[in-house]
Amino acid sequence: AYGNPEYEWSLNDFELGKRLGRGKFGRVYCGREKRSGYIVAVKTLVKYEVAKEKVEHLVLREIEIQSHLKHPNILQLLTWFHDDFRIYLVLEYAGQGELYRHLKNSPGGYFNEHLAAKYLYQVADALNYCHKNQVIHRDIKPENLLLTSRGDVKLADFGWSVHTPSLKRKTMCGTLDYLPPEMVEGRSYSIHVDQWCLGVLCYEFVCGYPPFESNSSEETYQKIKTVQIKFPSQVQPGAIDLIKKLLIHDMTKRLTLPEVLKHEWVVTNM
Ligand SMILES: O=C(O)Cn1ncc2ncnc(NCCc3cnc(NC(=O)Nc4cccc(Cl)c4)s3)c21
Repeated sequence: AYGNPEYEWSLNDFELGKRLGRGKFGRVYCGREKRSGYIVAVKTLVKYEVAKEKVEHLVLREIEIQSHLKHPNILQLLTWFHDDFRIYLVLEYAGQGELYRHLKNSPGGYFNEHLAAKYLYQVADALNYCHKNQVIHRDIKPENLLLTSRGDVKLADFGWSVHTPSLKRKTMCGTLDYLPPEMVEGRSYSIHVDQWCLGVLCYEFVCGYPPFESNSSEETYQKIKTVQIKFPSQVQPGAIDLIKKLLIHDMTKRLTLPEVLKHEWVVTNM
Protein backbone atom coordinates (compact mmCIF):
# COMPACT_ATOMS: atom_id res chain seq x y z
CA ALA A 1 0.00 0.00 0.00
CA TYR A 2 2.55 2.63 1.08
CA GLY A 3 4.73 2.03 -1.98
CA ASN A 4 1.89 3.41 -4.05
CA PRO A 5 1.76 7.24 -3.78
CA GLU A 6 -1.91 7.24 -4.72
CA TYR A 7 -2.81 5.22 -1.61
CA GLU A 8 -5.33 7.10 0.52
CA TRP A 9 -4.20 6.90 4.16
CA SER A 10 -6.84 7.09 6.89
CA LEU A 11 -7.15 6.63 10.61
CA ASN A 12 -8.14 2.98 9.95
CA ASP A 13 -4.54 2.28 8.98
CA PHE A 14 -3.35 3.10 12.50
CA GLU A 15 -3.86 1.93 16.08
CA LEU A 16 -3.45 4.95 18.38
CA GLY A 17 -1.66 4.28 21.67
CA LYS A 18 -0.58 6.45 24.58
CA ARG A 19 -0.82 10.18 24.44
CA LEU A 20 2.61 11.78 24.05
CA GLY A 21 1.82 15.43 24.58
CA ARG A 22 -0.68 18.10 23.87
CA GLY A 23 -0.27 21.20 21.78
CA LYS A 24 -2.52 24.24 21.47
CA PHE A 25 -4.45 22.80 18.53
CA GLY A 26 -4.62 19.14 19.32
CA ARG A 27 -2.93 16.12 20.77
CA VAL A 28 -0.01 13.89 19.90
CA TYR A 29 -0.38 10.11 20.14
CA CYS A 30 2.01 7.27 19.74
CA GLY A 31 0.59 5.08 16.96
CA ARG A 32 1.25 1.92 15.03
CA GLU A 33 0.65 1.40 11.31
CA LYS A 34 -1.36 -1.84 11.28
CA ARG A 35 0.12 -3.64 8.27
CA SER A 36 3.80 -2.93 8.91
CA GLY A 37 3.77 -2.51 12.70
CA TYR A 38 5.77 0.71 12.11
CA ILE A 39 5.64 3.00 15.16
CA VAL A 40 4.74 6.65 14.45
CA ALA A 41 3.60 9.80 16.21
CA VAL A 42 0.20 11.10 15.14
CA LYS A 43 -0.44 14.79 15.70
CA THR A 44 -4.13 15.64 15.53
CA LEU A 45 -5.25 19.20 14.76
CA VAL A 46 -8.89 20.07 15.45
CA LYS A 47 -10.21 21.70 12.27
CA TYR A 48 -12.60 23.99 14.14
CA GLU A 49 -9.74 25.38 16.26
CA VAL A 50 -7.37 25.69 13.29
CA ALA A 51 -10.09 27.65 11.46
CA LYS A 52 -10.91 29.78 14.50
CA GLU A 53 -7.22 30.72 14.94
CA LYS A 54 -6.93 31.24 11.17
CA VAL A 55 -3.83 29.02 10.91
CA GLU A 56 -5.06 26.79 8.07
CA HIS A 57 -2.46 28.38 5.78
CA LEU A 58 0.29 27.55 8.30
CA VAL A 59 -0.72 23.89 8.41
CA LEU A 60 -0.85 23.69 4.62
CA ARG A 61 2.52 25.46 4.33
CA GLU A 62 4.00 23.09 6.92
CA ILE A 63 2.78 20.09 4.93
CA GLU A 64 4.14 21.60 1.71
CA ILE A 65 7.53 22.46 3.26
CA GLN A 66 7.90 19.24 5.22
CA SER A 67 7.10 16.99 2.25
CA HIS A 68 10.24 18.31 0.50
CA LEU A 69 12.64 18.10 3.45
CA LYS A 70 14.53 14.91 4.25
CA HIS A 71 17.39 15.07 6.74
CA PRO A 72 18.50 12.79 9.64
CA ASN A 73 17.97 15.64 12.13
CA ILE A 74 14.58 16.80 10.85
CA LEU A 75 11.48 15.02 12.11
CA GLN A 76 9.97 13.53 8.97
CA LEU A 77 6.31 14.17 8.12
CA LEU A 78 5.51 10.70 6.75
CA THR A 79 1.99 11.41 5.53
CA TRP A 80 -1.19 13.26 6.46
CA PHE A 81 -4.95 12.91 6.07
CA HIS A 82 -8.12 14.46 7.47
CA ASP A 83 -11.68 13.55 8.39
CA ASP A 84 -14.69 15.75 9.20
CA PHE A 85 -13.23 17.07 12.45
CA ARG A 86 -9.45 16.70 12.42
CA ILE A 87 -6.26 16.92 10.39
CA TYR A 88 -3.80 14.13 11.17
CA LEU A 89 -0.05 14.57 10.74
CA VAL A 90 1.74 11.20 10.71
CA LEU A 91 5.26 11.83 11.95
CA GLU A 92 8.42 9.92 12.73
CA TYR A 93 8.35 8.84 16.38
CA ALA A 94 11.13 10.31 18.57
CA GLY A 95 11.60 7.73 21.30
CA GLN A 96 13.03 10.04 23.98
CA GLY A 97 10.51 12.86 23.48
CA GLU A 98 11.12 16.53 24.11
CA LEU A 99 14.73 17.64 24.48
CA TYR A 100 13.44 20.31 26.86
CA ARG A 101 12.65 17.68 29.50
CA HIS A 102 16.18 16.26 29.25
CA LEU A 103 17.64 19.76 29.67
CA LYS A 104 15.54 20.41 32.78
CA ASN A 105 16.40 16.98 34.22
CA SER A 106 20.17 17.40 33.69
CA PRO A 107 22.37 18.08 36.76
CA GLY A 108 22.30 21.84 37.31
CA GLY A 109 19.58 22.10 34.65
CA TYR A 110 22.14 22.43 31.85
CA PHE A 111 23.88 20.00 29.45
CA ASN A 112 27.54 19.04 29.81
CA GLU A 113 29.79 20.36 27.01
CA HIS A 114 29.66 17.08 25.06
CA LEU A 115 25.83 16.92 24.88
CA ALA A 116 25.55 20.68 24.27
CA ALA A 117 28.05 20.55 21.38
CA LYS A 118 26.54 17.35 19.91
CA TYR A 119 22.97 18.69 19.95
CA LEU A 120 24.06 22.10 18.68
CA TYR A 121 25.92 20.50 15.78
CA GLN A 122 22.87 18.45 14.80
CA VAL A 123 20.50 21.45 14.95
CA ALA A 124 22.96 23.58 12.95
CA ASP A 125 23.26 20.77 10.37
CA ALA A 126 19.46 20.53 10.07
CA LEU A 127 19.14 24.33 9.75
CA ASN A 128 21.92 24.48 7.16
CA TYR A 129 19.98 21.89 5.13
CA CYS A 130 16.76 23.95 5.53
CA HIS A 131 18.50 27.11 4.32
CA LYS A 132 19.89 25.27 1.31
CA ASN A 133 16.24 24.48 0.53
CA GLN A 134 15.21 28.15 1.03
CA VAL A 135 13.36 27.34 4.28
CA ILE A 136 13.65 29.36 7.51
CA HIS A 137 12.41 27.44 10.55
CA ARG A 138 11.94 30.62 12.67
CA ASP A 139 10.94 28.73 15.80
CA ILE A 140 14.13 27.11 17.06
CA LYS A 141 13.81 26.47 20.81
CA PRO A 142 14.25 23.42 23.07
CA GLU A 143 10.48 22.77 23.03
CA ASN A 144 10.65 22.14 19.27
CA LEU A 145 13.54 19.71 19.49
CA LEU A 146 12.94 16.01 20.02
CA LEU A 147 15.31 13.21 20.90
CA THR A 148 15.33 9.81 19.19
CA SER A 149 15.79 6.58 21.15
CA ARG A 150 19.45 6.68 19.97
CA GLY A 151 19.93 10.18 21.42
CA ASP A 152 19.93 12.17 18.18
CA VAL A 153 18.12 15.49 17.81
CA LYS A 154 15.13 15.90 15.50
CA LEU A 155 14.02 19.41 14.55
CA ALA A 156 10.22 19.39 14.71
CA ASP A 157 7.13 21.54 14.29
CA PHE A 158 7.52 23.48 11.07
CA GLY A 159 4.24 25.16 11.88
CA TRP A 160 5.97 28.54 11.71
CA SER A 161 8.52 27.89 8.95
CA VAL A 162 8.46 29.92 5.73
CA HIS A 163 10.11 29.93 2.34
CA THR A 164 12.69 32.70 2.05
CA PRO A 165 12.60 35.58 1.58
CA SER A 166 9.73 36.40 3.85
CA LEU A 167 8.41 39.70 5.14
CA LYS A 168 5.53 38.09 7.04
CA ARG A 169 5.36 39.18 10.64
CA LYS A 170 5.17 36.30 13.09
CA THR A 171 2.34 36.91 15.52
CA MET A 172 3.70 37.00 19.05
CA CYS A 173 2.96 33.76 20.79
CA GLY A 174 4.87 31.65 23.25
CA THR A 175 8.28 32.75 24.49
CA LEU A 176 9.84 36.04 23.37
CA ASP A 177 13.23 34.80 24.56
CA TYR A 178 14.20 33.53 21.14
CA LEU A 179 13.19 36.58 19.08
CA PRO A 180 16.11 38.33 17.31
CA PRO A 181 16.44 42.16 17.35
CA GLU A 182 15.21 42.50 13.74
CA MET A 183 11.93 40.78 14.67
CA VAL A 184 11.58 42.62 18.00
CA GLU A 185 12.06 45.86 16.07
CA GLY A 186 9.50 44.70 13.46
CA ARG A 187 11.95 44.90 10.56
CA SER A 188 12.08 42.29 7.80
CA TYR A 189 14.17 39.21 8.49
CA SER A 190 15.86 36.35 6.70
CA ILE A 191 17.79 33.12 7.29
CA HIS A 192 19.86 35.11 9.81
CA VAL A 193 16.95 34.67 12.26
CA ASP A 194 17.87 31.02 12.66
CA GLN A 195 21.51 31.91 13.36
CA TRP A 196 20.42 34.18 16.23
CA CYS A 197 18.10 31.46 17.60
CA LEU A 198 21.00 29.00 17.46
CA GLY A 199 22.97 31.36 19.69
CA VAL A 200 20.10 31.59 22.16
CA LEU A 201 19.74 27.79 22.04
CA CYS A 202 23.47 27.24 22.70
CA TYR A 203 23.31 29.63 25.66
CA GLU A 204 20.29 27.77 27.08
CA PHE A 205 22.04 24.39 26.59
CA VAL A 206 25.11 25.38 28.62
CA CYS A 207 23.38 27.68 31.18
CA GLY A 208 19.94 26.06 31.61
CA TYR A 209 18.01 29.27 30.91
CA PRO A 210 17.85 31.69 27.94
CA PRO A 211 20.19 34.75 27.91
CA PHE A 212 17.55 37.50 27.87
CA GLU A 213 15.06 35.98 30.32
CA SER A 214 13.44 38.69 32.44
CA ASN A 215 10.39 39.34 34.58
CA SER A 216 8.65 41.41 31.91
CA SER A 217 8.38 41.40 28.11
CA GLU A 218 9.61 44.97 28.07
CA GLU A 219 12.79 44.04 29.91
CA THR A 220 13.33 41.04 27.60
CA TYR A 221 12.90 43.29 24.53
CA GLN A 222 15.38 45.77 25.99
CA LYS A 223 18.00 43.10 26.65
CA ILE A 224 17.54 41.66 23.13
CA LYS A 225 17.85 45.06 21.44
CA THR A 226 20.98 45.96 23.38
CA VAL A 227 22.27 42.33 23.36
CA GLN A 228 23.07 42.30 27.08
CA ILE A 229 24.58 38.88 27.89
CA LYS A 230 26.07 37.59 31.14
CA PHE A 231 27.56 34.09 31.56
CA PRO A 232 27.58 31.97 34.75
CA SER A 233 30.96 30.65 35.90
CA GLN A 234 30.59 27.06 34.60
CA VAL A 235 30.48 28.06 30.93
CA GLN A 236 33.67 27.22 28.99
CA PRO A 237 35.44 30.03 27.03
CA GLY A 238 34.87 28.10 23.75
CA ALA A 239 31.11 28.12 24.26
CA ILE A 240 31.16 31.83 25.17
CA ASP A 241 33.12 32.55 21.98
CA LEU A 242 30.56 30.73 19.82
CA ILE A 243 27.55 32.34 21.52
CA LYS A 244 29.06 35.83 21.19
CA LYS A 245 29.63 35.24 17.47
CA LEU A 246 25.96 34.33 16.95
CA LEU A 247 24.20 36.85 19.22
CA ILE A 248 25.21 39.89 17.20
CA HIS A 249 22.72 42.70 16.52
CA ASP A 250 23.93 43.20 12.92
CA MET A 251 22.50 40.06 11.29
CA THR A 252 25.10 40.08 8.51
CA LYS A 253 27.93 39.72 11.05
CA ARG A 254 26.55 36.56 12.70
CA LEU A 255 28.51 33.33 12.24
CA THR A 256 27.12 31.39 9.26
CA LEU A 257 25.83 27.84 9.81
CA PRO A 258 28.75 26.22 7.96
CA GLU A 259 31.09 28.20 10.27
CA VAL A 260 29.16 26.94 13.34
CA LEU A 261 29.69 23.35 12.12
CA LYS A 262 33.45 24.03 12.03
CA HIS A 263 33.70 26.03 15.27
CA GLU A 264 36.53 24.77 17.48
CA TRP A 265 34.38 24.33 20.64
CA VAL A 266 31.76 22.32 18.68
CA VAL A 267 34.25 20.13 16.85
CA THR A 268 36.37 19.36 19.95
CA ASN A 269 33.42 18.66 22.29
CA MET A 270 30.75 16.94 20.18
O1 LIG B 1 6.36 16.53 21.18
C1 LIG B 1 5.48 15.93 21.82
O2 LIG B 1 4.46 16.45 22.31
C2 LIG B 1 5.64 14.56 22.06
N1 LIG B 1 6.44 13.70 21.21
N2 LIG B 1 7.12 12.72 21.82
C3 LIG B 1 7.69 11.95 20.90
C4 LIG B 1 7.37 12.45 19.64
N3 LIG B 1 7.70 12.02 18.40
C5 LIG B 1 7.24 12.72 17.36
N4 LIG B 1 6.46 13.84 17.49
C6 LIG B 1 6.12 14.26 18.71
N5 LIG B 1 5.36 15.39 18.81
C7 LIG B 1 4.90 16.10 17.65
C8 LIG B 1 5.95 17.10 17.20
C9 LIG B 1 5.45 17.85 16.01
C10 LIG B 1 5.92 17.76 14.74
N6 LIG B 1 5.32 18.55 13.85
C11 LIG B 1 4.37 19.29 14.37
N7 LIG B 1 3.65 20.18 13.61
C12 LIG B 1 2.68 20.97 14.15
O3 LIG B 1 2.37 20.89 15.32
N8 LIG B 1 2.09 21.83 13.27
C13 LIG B 1 1.13 22.74 13.61
C14 LIG B 1 0.39 22.69 14.77
C15 LIG B 1 -0.57 23.66 15.02
C16 LIG B 1 -0.77 24.67 14.16
C17 LIG B 1 0.01 24.70 13.04
CL1 LIG B 1 -0.20 25.99 11.98
C18 LIG B 1 0.94 23.77 12.73
S1 LIG B 1 4.19 18.99 16.02
C19 LIG B 1 6.57 13.56 19.84
